[in-house]
Amino acid sequence: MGAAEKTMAAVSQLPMVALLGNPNCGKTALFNRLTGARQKVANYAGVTIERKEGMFTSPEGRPFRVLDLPGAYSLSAHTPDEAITRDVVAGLRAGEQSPDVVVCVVDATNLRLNLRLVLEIKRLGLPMVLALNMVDVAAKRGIVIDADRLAEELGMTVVETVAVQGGGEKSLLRALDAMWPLRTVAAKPLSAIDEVSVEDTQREVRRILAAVSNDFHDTGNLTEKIDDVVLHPVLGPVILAVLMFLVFQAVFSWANVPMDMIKAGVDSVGQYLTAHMGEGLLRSLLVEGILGGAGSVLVFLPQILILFFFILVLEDCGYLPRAAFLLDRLMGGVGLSGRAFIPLLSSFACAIPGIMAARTIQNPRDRLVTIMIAPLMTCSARLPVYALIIAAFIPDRQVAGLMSLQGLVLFGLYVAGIVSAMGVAYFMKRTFGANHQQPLMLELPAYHWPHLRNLALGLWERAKIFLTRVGTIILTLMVLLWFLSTFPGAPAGATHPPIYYSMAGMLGRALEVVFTPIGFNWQICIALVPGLAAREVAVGALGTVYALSQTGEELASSLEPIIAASWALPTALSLLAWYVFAPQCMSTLSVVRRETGTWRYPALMAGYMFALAYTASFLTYRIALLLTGA
Ligand SMILES: Nc1nc2c(ncn2[C@@H]2O[C@H](COP(=O)(O)OP(=O)(O)OP(=O)(O)O)[C@@H](O)[C@H]2O)c(=O)[nH]1
Ligand SMILES: [Mg+2]
Repeated sequence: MGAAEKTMAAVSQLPMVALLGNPNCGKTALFNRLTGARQKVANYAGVTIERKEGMFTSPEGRPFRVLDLPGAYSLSAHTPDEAITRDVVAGLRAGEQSPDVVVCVVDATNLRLNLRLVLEIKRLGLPMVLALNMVDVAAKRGIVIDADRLAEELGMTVVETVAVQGGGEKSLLRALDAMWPLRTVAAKPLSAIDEVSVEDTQREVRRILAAVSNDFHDTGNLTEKIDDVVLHPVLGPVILAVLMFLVFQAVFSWANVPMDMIKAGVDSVGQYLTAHMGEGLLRSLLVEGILGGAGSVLVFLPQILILFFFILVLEDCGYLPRAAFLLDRLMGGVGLSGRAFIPLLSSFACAIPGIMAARTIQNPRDRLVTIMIAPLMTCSARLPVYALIIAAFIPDRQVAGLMSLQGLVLFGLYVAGIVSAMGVAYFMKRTFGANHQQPLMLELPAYHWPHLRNLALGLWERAKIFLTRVGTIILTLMVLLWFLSTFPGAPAGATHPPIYYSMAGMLGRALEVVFTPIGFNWQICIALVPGLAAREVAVGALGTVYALSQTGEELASSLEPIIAASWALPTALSLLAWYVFAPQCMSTLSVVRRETGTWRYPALMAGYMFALAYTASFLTYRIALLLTGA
C-alpha cells in the first residue's frame, strides 16, 4: 500500500457525522464553519443538491468526517435530491454504511415544521445530536426555547448554534467529544419510520412544542410587512420587473470605468510588446494570439461581477422564492411549475448548476422540460458576446431621459431568451404529454440582510471561475487558434491578409457557405468553432482573427471599433440573435446526458437549439436588410 492509499484507508475509518435537516436551516453554513469549506449558502430551500464530504478535528483532537446533505422535509423522499439524503442516512448507498452520528440541524424559528423530520430520523436508532440553529434570529424575534427540556423530551443532546458566526459551532464540537467512545450501530430499515403514523407524529410535535417553547405571537413582524408589498398582486410583479431592469442597467453603467481600466492595461502591454520586440512569430503569438484573444475576454470581468453581485444579494436576502411565487401563475400558463424558477434562475449564471438544481423538482416530466429549456436562459458566458456587439453597434445614449439604450437592448436579449424558453416549454409539454398542475408548495424564508462574507466569497468564487477559464481553456484555445490562423501563411502574390489562406481561414471559408444566408462572414465562422467549447471564447477568437486580419501597420487596437467598422448592422443583429440560442456548449450537453441518463435528450437539445438559432438569425438578418435598405 502506498502512502496515499494508506491515508485514504485511514480517512475512511474515521467516524462519520452527517448533517441533516429541513431545507434552508443552515446545514451548509454549519458545514463550512466546521470544515473551512466554501460550499454555497443562500436563503432559499434547495441550495444543496449533492452530498458533500469534508473533515474536521474536535477540540479534544479527534478527527471526524462530515457530510453536508440536501435538505429534506421528511425521509419519505419525493424529489431526487431528497432521495440522496434518505439513502445516505439509511446506509442504502453502495459501499457506504449509515453515519456514526447524525447531527440534526433545526431552524429555531421554525420548530413546528422542523421537528417532524427529527422524530422520523430518531426512529432509525442512530446516535443523534440536535443542533438548534439560528438561535440569534430566534432571540431577536422573542422566541424562547428551553433547550434542556427539549433534550429531555427528545432523549438526545441539544446544543445551540449560530452557523453564521465565528465560534457558533463550538457547542456542537463539544457535544461530539462528549459522545466518546462512540458506539457504532447500523440504521434500522426505513420501514421503521412508518411505524408511527404522520398524524401521531404531528400530535407529538405539538406536544413537545407546547412543553419547550413560549407561546409567542410573531405579529407585525418585518418579513410579513415586506411581503404585503412584495407579494402584492399588482405591486409584486411591478417590483420584480423594475428590479430585473435595474440589474441590466447597472451591468452597463457601472462597468464602464473598471472595463476601461482593464482595456487600457491590456492595450498598453500590447503596445509595449509591439514597440520592444522585433516583428516575428513570437510577437504575433503574444500580441495577436494571447492579448488579442484572452485579453478581449478578460475585459468583461466587471460586467460579470456586477451581474453576480445582484444575483447573490437576491439569493441571500430571501427574495428568490418570492419571485418564484409571483411567477408561478405565469409559468403555470406554459405548463411549468413555479419550482422550475430557481433552477432557471441559476441558469443565468451557467446552465450546468441550473440543470442540476432541477433535481428539486418532483414531477419527472416537469423536471425534464426544465432541463431542456435551461440553456435558453442567458448564461454569463454569453454576456461578453452580447456586451461586445452592443457596445460596438448600439449608440450609447439615453432613452426617455433615464434609461441607457444599451442596457435596454441587453435587457431585451435576456427577455428574448426567457420568452423562447416559455414557448419551447409549452411546446414540449404538449408533446411529452401534459400533467395536472400541482399547487406550488414553497417555503418563504424570513428576509435578512445579505451576509457580507457570503457576498464577498460568492464574488470571489465567480472571479476565480472566470479568471481560471480565461487562463486555461480560453488561453489554450487562443494559442491553438493563433496557430491555425497563422499557418501555412500567405502564398506569393497574396491579395488578402495571411489568415485568409491559413487552416482556420480555409475552415471559415468552408463554413461561410452555410452561414452566408444569415449574414456571417468567414471571420465569424472561424470564431463559432472554438465557441463550441465555451461561448465567451467566440469573443476571444474574434479578437485573434481580427488582430491577424489587420493589414499594414495599423496597431491591433481593441476589438470593438474593428467590428464596428467591418460588419454591417444586419450581421451584428443576426449574431446577437444567434447567441440568444447559441446551440454550442459541450459541457452543458454532457451534464444533460448525466442527469437524464441518455444521449437522446442532449441530442434533441442540440438539434432544436441549432434550428432555432438558425431560424432566428435568418429572420433577423433578412428583416434588418430590408429595413436598412441594403
Ligand atoms: N442569522 C443566522 N442566519 C443563518 C444561520 N445559519 C444559516 N443562516 C442563513 O440561513 C440561510 C440558509 O443557510 P444554508 O446553510 O444555505 O442552509 P441549508 O440548510 O444548507 O439549505 P439547503 O441546502 O437548501 O437545504 C442562509 O442565508 C444563511 O446565511 C444562523 O445561525 N443565524
Ligand atoms: Mg445546503
